[in-house]
Amino acid sequence: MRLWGLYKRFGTKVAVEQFALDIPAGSFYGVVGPNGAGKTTTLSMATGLLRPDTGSAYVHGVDVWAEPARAKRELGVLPDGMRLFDRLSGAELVTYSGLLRGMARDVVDTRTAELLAVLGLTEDAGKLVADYSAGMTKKIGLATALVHAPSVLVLDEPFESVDPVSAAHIRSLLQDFVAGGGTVILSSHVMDLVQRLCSHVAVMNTGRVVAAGTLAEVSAGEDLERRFAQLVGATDVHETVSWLRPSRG
Ligand SMILES: Nc1ncnc2c1ncn2[C@@H]1O[C@H](COP(=O)(O)OP(=O)(O)OP(=O)(O)O)[C@@H](O)[C@H]1O
Repeated sequence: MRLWGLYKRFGTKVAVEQFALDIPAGSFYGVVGPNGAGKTTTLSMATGLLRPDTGSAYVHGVDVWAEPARAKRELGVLPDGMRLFDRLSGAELVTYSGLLRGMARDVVDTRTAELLAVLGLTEDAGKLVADYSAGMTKKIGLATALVHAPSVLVLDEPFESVDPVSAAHIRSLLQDFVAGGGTVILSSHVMDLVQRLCSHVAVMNTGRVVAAGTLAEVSAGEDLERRFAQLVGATDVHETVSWLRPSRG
């Protein structure tokens, strides 16, 4: 995937500017940055969910905004805070995602059952998505992103609200996907996870890429969390709120 010159402004707020990134096929790419850095805005522009003011996004050479249908065949997307069709059950949601992509019914049924099993949702397959917990909603969103076997997965905070056992399943599923030649791009706030999982990382701050490359290049011999703090100019973590002292008695 290639992102080039992406720019997005909301009113007077420039959310993303001069964003350029080459994501090699077969890489496991982490995008990190403080709250409001522009990660969601960037990933939305990269996947055809939010039109950039300027700039382009290409998936295997296909322009996401010029040829959306072709590009979307290659893409599996887990947007942040996604609005799902929540009057469907989990199984129905994944099934319809597959059918809408033109897949055969029997293939969709088999894959839906397998995905629900891997993600630990089999027992809740018949429950309405509206009644799912935050973590279950994240997992069913991931299943809809995977059902058509895309070649590039773009996941906005896929581990947020997910319990540790499910997170381990998701991690190994994504590692298998990359081992099989797929590309994963994910945003996360968990440096430890990015450090363990990703081959590459881009650090964003105030709408721009401040460092990008292989994990070794970006971390430059440091722990990623420490390097991240240096790159985004984080303030002293010992700063505190003086009045926040529980009074006893
Ligand atoms: N629809 C919108 N309207 C107005 N401003 C927006 C909109 N979407 C994002 N922004 C602003 O753009 C900036 C980047 O937001 P974005 O959600 O991309 O950040 P992020 O890096 O994903 O943050 P977080 O880590 O908190 O999820 C923020 O200042 C945000 O307030």
